[in-house]
Amino acid sequence: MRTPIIAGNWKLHMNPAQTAEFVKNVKDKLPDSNKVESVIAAPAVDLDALIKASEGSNLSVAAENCYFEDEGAFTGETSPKVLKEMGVKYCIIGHSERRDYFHETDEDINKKAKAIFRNGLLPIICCGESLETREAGKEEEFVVAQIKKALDGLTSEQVSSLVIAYEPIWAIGTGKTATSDQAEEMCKTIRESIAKLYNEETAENVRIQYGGSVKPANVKELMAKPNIDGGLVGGASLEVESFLSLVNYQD
Ligand SMILES: O=C[C@H](O)COP(=O)(O)O
Repeated sequence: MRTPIIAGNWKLHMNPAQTAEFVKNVKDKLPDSNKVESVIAAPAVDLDALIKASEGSNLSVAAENCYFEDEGAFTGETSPKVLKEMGVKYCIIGHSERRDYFHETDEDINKKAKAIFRNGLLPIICCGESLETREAGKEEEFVVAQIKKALDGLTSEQVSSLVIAYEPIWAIGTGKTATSDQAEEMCKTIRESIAKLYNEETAENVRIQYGGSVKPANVKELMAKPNIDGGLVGGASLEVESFLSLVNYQD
């Protein structure tokens, strides 16, 4: 039985004081973590504040990115080893904004996934097609290829424990959500591809989120789909009431 996982991705928003205030307002209103896992991914400069503020609560902490080396002469990068030492649980990798604006490749993402596991963190691996790819009818082969490259060399045990976030690029921050059927169809395809690459048990264990204009108004419909196990939420995770409605979607 997969525990649903709703993760806010704050992107480049919030400072440490706003982070502490946000967590103070949500920490006692989060669902039981074996009912729904609530996660916030914050900018690296806010993680210390996020970890301190969420101590003793049901909130899991995620980083939005990390490097694939633990230490060395890599100016400006974030060490997965230090993220673990700080108390971070998850790290998002392969977000389309990282792929587009920072030219991250599937190979980088695969190296990051390995670095994350090496350090005892868990990756949230993003994938998703552009509008152009969807209009060409090539979205399934595109996304399956992204997944295959991201998971290369990972064990079935590792894959069972990670999270995949399917985020069609055309639905991110646009207010244009994929229909729940479109989202379900791709999440199912991803799960089937994992069954082929690994086995049925691994595919049954892996949690797959949908992301792209998820809001309190559509979260229930998306979460009712059998292959959608959660949401990766940008804009709607920045307000306390909206974040609480999302994580408490079962109420
Ligand atoms: O990581 C989150 C996604 O990019 C979705 O962002 P959004 O909910 O603002 O569309």
